[in-house]
Amino acid sequence: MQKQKRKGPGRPGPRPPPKPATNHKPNKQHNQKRAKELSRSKLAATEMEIQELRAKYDEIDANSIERFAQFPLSQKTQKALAEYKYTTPTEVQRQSIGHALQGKDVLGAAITGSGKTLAFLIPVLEHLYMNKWSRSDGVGAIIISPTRELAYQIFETLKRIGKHHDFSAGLIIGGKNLKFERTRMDQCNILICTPGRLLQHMDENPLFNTTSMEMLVLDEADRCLDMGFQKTLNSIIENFPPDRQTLLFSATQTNTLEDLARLNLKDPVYVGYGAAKPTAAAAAAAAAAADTKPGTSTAVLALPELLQQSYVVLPLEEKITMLWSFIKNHLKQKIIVFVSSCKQAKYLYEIFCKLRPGVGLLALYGSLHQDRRIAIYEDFLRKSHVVMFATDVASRGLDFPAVNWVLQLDCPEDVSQYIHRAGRSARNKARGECLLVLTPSEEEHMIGTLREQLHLDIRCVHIDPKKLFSPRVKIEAFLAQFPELRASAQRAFLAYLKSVFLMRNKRLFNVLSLDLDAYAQSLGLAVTPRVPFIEKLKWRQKQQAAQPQPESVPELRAPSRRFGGGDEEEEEEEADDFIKIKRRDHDVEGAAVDLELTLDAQVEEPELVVPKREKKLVTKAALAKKAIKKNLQVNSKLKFDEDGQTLADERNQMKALTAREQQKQKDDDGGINLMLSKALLNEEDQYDKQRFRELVKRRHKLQREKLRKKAEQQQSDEEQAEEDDEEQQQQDEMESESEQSVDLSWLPDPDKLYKKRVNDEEEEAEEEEQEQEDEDEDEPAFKKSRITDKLTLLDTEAIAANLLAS
Ligand SMILES: Nc1ncnc2c1ncn2[C@@H]1O[C@H](COP(=O)(O)OP(=O)(O)OP(=O)(O)O)[C@@H](O)[C@H]1O
Repeated sequence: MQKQKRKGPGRPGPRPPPKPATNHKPNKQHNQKRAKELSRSKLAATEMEIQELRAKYDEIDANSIERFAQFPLSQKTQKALAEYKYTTPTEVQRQSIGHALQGKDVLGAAITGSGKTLAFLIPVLEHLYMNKWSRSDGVGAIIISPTRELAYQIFETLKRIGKHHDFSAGLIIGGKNLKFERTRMDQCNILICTPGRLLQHMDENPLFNTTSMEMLVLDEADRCLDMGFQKTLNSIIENFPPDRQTLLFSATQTNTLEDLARLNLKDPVYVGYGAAKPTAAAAAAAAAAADTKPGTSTAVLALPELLQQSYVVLPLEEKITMLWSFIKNHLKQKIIVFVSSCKQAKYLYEIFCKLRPGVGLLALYGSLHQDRRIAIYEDFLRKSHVVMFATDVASRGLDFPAVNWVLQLDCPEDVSQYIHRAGRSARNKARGECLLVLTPSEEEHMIGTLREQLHLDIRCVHIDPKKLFSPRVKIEAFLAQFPELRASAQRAFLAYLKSVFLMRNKRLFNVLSLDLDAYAQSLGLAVTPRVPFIEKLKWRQKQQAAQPQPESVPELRAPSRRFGGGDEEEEEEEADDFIKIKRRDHDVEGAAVDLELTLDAQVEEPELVVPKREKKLVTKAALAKKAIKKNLQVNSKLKFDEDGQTLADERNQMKALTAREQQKQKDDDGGINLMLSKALLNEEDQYDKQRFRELVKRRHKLQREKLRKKAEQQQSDEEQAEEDDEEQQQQDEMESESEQSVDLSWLPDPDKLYKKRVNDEEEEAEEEEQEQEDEDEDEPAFKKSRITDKLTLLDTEAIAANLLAS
């Protein structure tokens, strides 16, 4: 009988007897009923809460509010605020949240780092809550930000303070999966997006509609409304329902009537503007006074109190030395270095990484992949001792904690750009410092404007030359070693000049005042790259000077462009054509630029002049043609034999010959001689075939030789092996024989005996030798048997006798 296997502990035992069947139905029904009751009571509670809150809206008095709990906010929002230790509202929050809750349009302006994000996120959440918004209701609020990182930051803040609400939110920014966004967008209640991506979805996504949308927020509103995004934003706004609530926030707020009209604002509340609303006349006056954009005025032009500001004046070519020395002297600090273009940020990052300053380095700019940008943003957020080279993508809204220094290496375009860059430091009542680097030609205008508009007492810093360390020699060495770094330096050089060239404010940015050679050398470039647009500009100026001046001075359309800031701008940086500008809203036709002329001058189309070339441009193709004509051999290859003698390259000779013949023919009849070309090609073909055959033959010969040698080697190995085998066999036989036979060792050695007989003399010598050896070894009197090499009985007796005697 077979033994039954015992069941292991893990194995299931016999099934327990089935429980008597119970009727689940009453329980289920009971649960459903209970759930319904619960949800009904929940709804009733929510309804009651909403009623109570709404009743309090009219009583909100911003001046008496000291804590968030005093605002009529939902339990869910209050709970999240308390969890993240937001107990006391900042000034802008105190002043704006009440109005926003009441459903008014708000224009909020407050210094950088003063908490504007919460000032609009809280009303957004409350609005949807009060209107009992659910997932199925679609998009209720849209928040637009000019940069992707800022949109991401707002999204993260929303996730925190909206964590107890049931709304869904989506981040819609460029560089992400469009398909994924497309399928999810219609399910989102709150969308946080950049203008370009939002418009793309509006145009391409049939599932996306904004008819239900009730709230629009523009963060960094002045940037969203400025020329860079003008057309995109106009198209977006067209798709929104007109009866929505709109909130605009920025540290440098717009209040031009034109912008307000575009947004269809209804009697907006101004927060952070003082008591008086700007009238049309005031707005016009402010616009006239504005330095950069006619028709714009900024409401708040202030910087945090704890921000220390200073500036330094340096020639352009000294900037890298100054930056290197600055970083070396501030290794234990968190620093942002602002430059004008992506290519500069990239090059500075690359070369400083090679130079190894002894502190972590990062670079954030628009042409990086989106995931990389977010990773760098988060890296900078986390680290406490780090230097980040950035373009203006990082200048607005980003809330990096504890930034010690903001270094504006390239002059900002205007006062608002200065404010936003500087505002990355000294946030939320923390301390910070800002250093502005100016070239001598920028100093007067920029400092004058800052003093005038910001009433700023900015101090000038003089750098001790002893504290400057120039990394130029090292940079030059790296550039010589790494061609890709050299190319990057060239791109940075051109990108900076392009940025200066395209700036609107020609009084501040004068590309002709720059010493290009010195600047190129400071970047480590041995040869100054050609700058076609500056050459063209100079040529045009020359042309203008030669032409007789018309009576009325035409306004010369200066190439103008805002730099930095939005992603859309940054992505354009990739264009290699330095004259061609994709953006249609910018006038960069490039008419002659007279730096003395003001923009207020009368507008008149300049006469179209067809430029006559003074000198024919020398192209690479032309140079190549010249070389062919002269019969120069470009890139000829020299081969050397083992003795160091040059080998004639038959192919090159052949080419030269055919080229010469072709040339001869060309000289004869001009144009292309098809017959001759065909014949030459055939000839070349024959030559190639011949060469190929030879090569194949040579290879076969070599192979044969190799095989022969291998076979010989194999044969000799086999012979050797055979011999070895024979020897081994013989030895084995001998051994086996000796093992099987009787011990005959006592017999005299026949060889020796035979030898003795054959050669007595030899034996004598051997004996002598043996005697000698014996003497040397100092052997005792007894000796081993010569025949058997063993001690005989006699010998043993002799030993014993010797021992006894001694
Ligand atoms: N009521 C508050 N209490 C404490 N901290 C706050 C409060 N409100 C905001 N903050 C913090 O202040 C910091 C700056 O906030 P935020 O980024 O919203 O400033 P901002 O005004 O939008 O700045 P910017 O003008 O640069 O965009 C953030 O770290 C935020 O968490």
